[in-house]
Amino acid sequence: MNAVFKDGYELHIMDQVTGRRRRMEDEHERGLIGAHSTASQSVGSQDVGSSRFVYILAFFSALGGFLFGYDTGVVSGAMLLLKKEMNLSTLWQELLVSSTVGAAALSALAGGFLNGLYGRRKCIMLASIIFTAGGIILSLAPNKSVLLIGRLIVGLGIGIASMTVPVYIAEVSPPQLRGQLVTINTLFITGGQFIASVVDGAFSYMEHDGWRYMLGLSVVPAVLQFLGFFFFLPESPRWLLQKGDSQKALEVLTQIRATESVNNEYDSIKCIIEEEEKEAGGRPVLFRILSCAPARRALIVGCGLQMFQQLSGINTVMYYSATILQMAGVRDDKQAIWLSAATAFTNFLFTLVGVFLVERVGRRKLTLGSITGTAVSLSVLAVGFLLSAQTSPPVNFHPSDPTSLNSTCTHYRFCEQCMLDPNCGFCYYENGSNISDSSCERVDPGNIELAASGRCSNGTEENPSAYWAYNYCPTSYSWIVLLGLILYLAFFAPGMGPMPWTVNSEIYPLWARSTGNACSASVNWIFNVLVSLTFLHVAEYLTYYGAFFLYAGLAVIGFFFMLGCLPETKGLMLEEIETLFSRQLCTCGTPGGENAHYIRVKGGNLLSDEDISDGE
Ligand SMILES: O[C@H]1[C@H](O)[C@@H](O)[C@H](O)[C@@H](O)[C@H]1O
Repeated sequence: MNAVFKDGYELHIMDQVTGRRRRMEDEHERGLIGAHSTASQSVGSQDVGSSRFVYILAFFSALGGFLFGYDTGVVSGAMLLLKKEMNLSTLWQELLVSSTVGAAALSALAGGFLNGLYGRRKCIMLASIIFTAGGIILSLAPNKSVLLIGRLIVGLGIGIASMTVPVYIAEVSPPQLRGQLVTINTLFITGGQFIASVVDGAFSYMEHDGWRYMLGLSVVPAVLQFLGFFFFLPESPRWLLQKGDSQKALEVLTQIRATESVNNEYDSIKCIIEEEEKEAGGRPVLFRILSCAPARRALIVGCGLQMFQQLSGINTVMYYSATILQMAGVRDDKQAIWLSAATAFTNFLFTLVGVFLVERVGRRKLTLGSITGTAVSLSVLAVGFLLSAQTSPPVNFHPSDPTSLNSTCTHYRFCEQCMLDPNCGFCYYENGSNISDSSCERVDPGNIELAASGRCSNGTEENPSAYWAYNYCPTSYSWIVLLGLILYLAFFAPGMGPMPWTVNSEIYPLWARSTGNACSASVNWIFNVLVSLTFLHVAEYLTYYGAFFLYAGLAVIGFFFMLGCLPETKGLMLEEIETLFSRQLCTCGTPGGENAHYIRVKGGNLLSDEDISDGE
C-alpha cells in the first residue's frame, strides 16, 4: 500500500486491526463510505438508529454534572447566611469554599485509579453515595467544623463525578452523538449552578436555617442518580471488554444501541483493546502515557485545555458578576443575588448553544471561536474597568469618627485606591449621577457589607441615600463592564466551558482514558482554586483592569496553544481518535507491518485509505 504526501496533508500511520478492516470493507461494499466520510460516521448512522436509551443514560449520568454545578454554586448564597449565624471569620469562609474544590482536585486523581479498577458505573454510584452523605451532614451540621467535614466530603464526590461522567457518556455514545451527549454534562453543570442561585435567592429570605435547605437539597438528585444506576443503567461496554467480560459487553452494546447488529462495532473495539493489552506490558499507566508519544501529546492537549479554561477566569467572572452588576447600578444586595441568578442562567443558555453546535461545527472550530471571543470580551471588561478607574470619584469628606482617623483608609484620595485596599470601602451619597460627601472608611472585620464606623456602619436601610461600596466604585462606564460580562458568557459558554470536558473524554486510548481524565480534571480543579484564591491579590497589585487584561493575555496564549495542538475529533470512533496524535502508534502493533494502514489527516478529519486513493 502506498502512502502519498501532498501539501497541507499530514501522513499518519495507523495500524490496521482486522476488525476495523473487515468493518470498512463491509461498509465499502454497501457503498456506505463516501468520498469524504469517515468509517465511523457510517457505522454510527446505520447501526445506532434512534436509541432512546442512550439519552436516558446520558441524563442519569449528567446528574453528576448537575451536582458538581449545584454544590460549587450554592455555597456563595449559603455563606451570606452562615457567616451571620455561625459568626464565621473570613478565614473560615474561605476554608468552607476552597476545601471543596481542593478535595475535588485530589479525588479526581484518585478517581482515575478507581475507574480503572471498579468501572465507570460503580464510580458514579460511589459519587452519588458521597454526595448524599455530604448533603445530609451539611444540612444537619451543628457547628462549623462539621460543616467543613461536609464540604470536604462533597468535594470528594465532585472530583470523582467530574472525571467519570464524561468518560462514561463518551464510551456509551455512538460517534455522531457523542459530542452532543458529553456536552450535555456541562449543560447540567451550568444548570446546577443556575438552580443553586435560584435556591440561594429563595432561601435568602429565611435568615434562620435557610442555609440548611440550600446545602441539603443536593440529596434529591444524588439519590435519583443512585437509583437509576442501581436499577437499570449498565457498565460501559468498553470497560467490560477491557476486563475480559466479552459476553456482558456484547449484551450491553446491544441494549444501548437497541439493535442486534452491533457486531462490527463490537469487533473493532475488541480488536483494538486486545492489541493494546498485548503491548501493555504491565507498566504503570502514567509511566506508559509519558513514554508513549501519542498518549503524551493527548495528555498535554487535555491538561492544556483544562488549564486555559480556568485561566480564562470563568469562575472569577461568575463570582464577580454580583459586583459588576452593583457597579452597573444595582445597589440592593437581594436584587444583586437575583441578578447573579440571571448571570448563571445566561451561562446555562449559551452552553445550550454549545450542545447545538458541537456536532455541526466540530470541537476545534467551536473552541477556537470561543477562546477568541473570550479574549476580546475580557478586554472589553478590562477597558470598562480602566475607564472607571480613570474617572474614579475623589474622596471629599473626611470621617468625623475619631477612631477611624488612624486608619490607612483616610490617606486615599480616590475611590479606586480606597476600594482596592481590602480593609477599606467607599461611603457616599448619590444624587442622580452626582456623588457627594464621599469618604474612605474602614471595613467592619466581621461583615464586609458594613463600614466599621460612621455613616455606612448601620447598613444603608436606616440611611437610605448613603451607599457603601467596598469592592467597586460608582462609575458612568458601568455599561461597558456589563456589555463585557454578557459578551464573555456568550462566547465562553458554548466552547471553552464544555469543550475541555468533551475533548478529554475522547482523546485518550482506552488504556489511558481513566488516568488521562483523572490528570486533566485535577488540573482543572487546581487552576480553579488558584485563580479564585489569587484574584483579589492580583486585583490589589494590578488593579481590576490589570487582572482582566492578564486573563485576556492568557486566553490569547491559550488560543495559539489550541491552534497548534487541538485536532478535530468529530464523527470518529473513540478507537480512531488516538491516531490523530500519532506520527507513529506505540500501542497497536508495528507500523508498516502486515496490517499497516495509512491514514491522512486534513483539518483534523481522518480519511480512510480508500478516500486517499481517490485523491492520488
Ligand atoms: O465547564 C465548567 C463550566 O463552565 C462552569 O460554569 C465552571 O464553573 C466550571 O469551572 C467549568 O469547569
